[in-house]
Amino acid sequence: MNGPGEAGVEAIWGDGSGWGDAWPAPAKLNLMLRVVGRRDDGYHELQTVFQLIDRCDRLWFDVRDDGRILRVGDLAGVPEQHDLTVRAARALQQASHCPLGVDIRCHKYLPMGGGLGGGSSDAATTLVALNQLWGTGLSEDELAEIALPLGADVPVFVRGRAAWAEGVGERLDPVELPEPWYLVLVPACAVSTKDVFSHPDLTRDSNLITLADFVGGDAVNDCLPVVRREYSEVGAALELLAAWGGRLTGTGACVFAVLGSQDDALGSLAQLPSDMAGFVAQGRNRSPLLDRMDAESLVKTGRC
Ligand SMILES: C[C@](O)(CO)[C@H](O)COP(=O)(O)OP(=O)(O)OC[C@H]1O[C@@H](n2ccc(N)nc2=O)[C@H](O)[C@@H]1O
Ligand SMILES: Nc1ncnc2c1ncn2[C@@H]1O[C@H](COP(=O)(O)OP(=O)(O)OP(=O)(O)O)[C@@H](O)[C@H]1O
Repeated sequence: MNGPGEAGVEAIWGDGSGWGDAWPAPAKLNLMLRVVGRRDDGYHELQTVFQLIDRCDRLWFDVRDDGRILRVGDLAGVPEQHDLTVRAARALQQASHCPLGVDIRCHKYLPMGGGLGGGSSDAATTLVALNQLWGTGLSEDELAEIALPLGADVPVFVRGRAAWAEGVGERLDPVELPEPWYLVLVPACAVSTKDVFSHPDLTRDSNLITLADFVGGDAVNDCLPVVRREYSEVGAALELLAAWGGRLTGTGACVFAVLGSQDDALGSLAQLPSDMAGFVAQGRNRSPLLDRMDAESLVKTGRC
């Protein structure tokens, strides 16, 4: 993960070409995150800004005629029936009454429990890809509706655009942001989103801000104080980014900073202590998944 060669490859993938037959599942960064309330069901009302980046998991789907949904290969600590790709495929199958099944293979490049939304993005790519491969023909709105019960972060990946988000993260307004080069550090710890949101010391009453406030520099992440206290690795990573104003994405553990150029970012990555993992990626206002759909113009099977 930690090296200029890898980051260079990411830059090539990010333009929508070079994917072969793989479907990309990009990561996201939360450029700011405010916790502005708590709902009766325990979920928190947020204000956040999502931007996609061109570092991605890669997925392959082989349609089956027998209706079975199977995972090919293992994912450490995640039983097949809990895997978000399998759950997403089942949810689409039920919603569309599609008789087809699928074998799903996922190569992970995104850390789990990193705040990069890897599992959520895998689920979204599964919905979008199978909607095409099964020929179920659901609209983006219908897919986003199926996405939300799978996780608060899934809808933004279905819609595939950088967004200002409210609610639990499902009320999304697309935004056009600069697409800078980011240096992302991956501390050697996994943070449980549930644990952070249930922590007694989490700030839950931040005031509402506007997009203009964010653009003007208001980029606080309300989860940071709790995460920093509970996970010393996160604080250590942020210190490495102090010169560039490092930020936490989601509930962590990953932290990131905007660098001036790809070369700057790669140079800084190369100078990190050898025990700190990281990568360089470019911000994307449009998902590589949407680019892949356009580039390949897959023919609908119409088999359902
Ligand atoms: C922190 C973010 O990544 C910011 O984008 C998301 O809000 C988290 O999204 P996610 O990982 O898809 O979250 P989910 O899988 O839906 O929920 C995980 C757990 O986090 C808590 N949770 C999540 C989202 C939210 N707005 N409020 C919450 O309180 C809930 O306790 C839930 O049990
Ligand atoms: N395909 C999958 N990939 C990754 N995690 C999965 C997957 N399916 C289920 N999970 C579960 O979801 C949890 C969260 O994984 P994820 O990679 O989305 O973390 P995250 O980046 O911290 O997410 P977020 O920012 O949305 O909170 C994992 O710890 C794992 O138990």
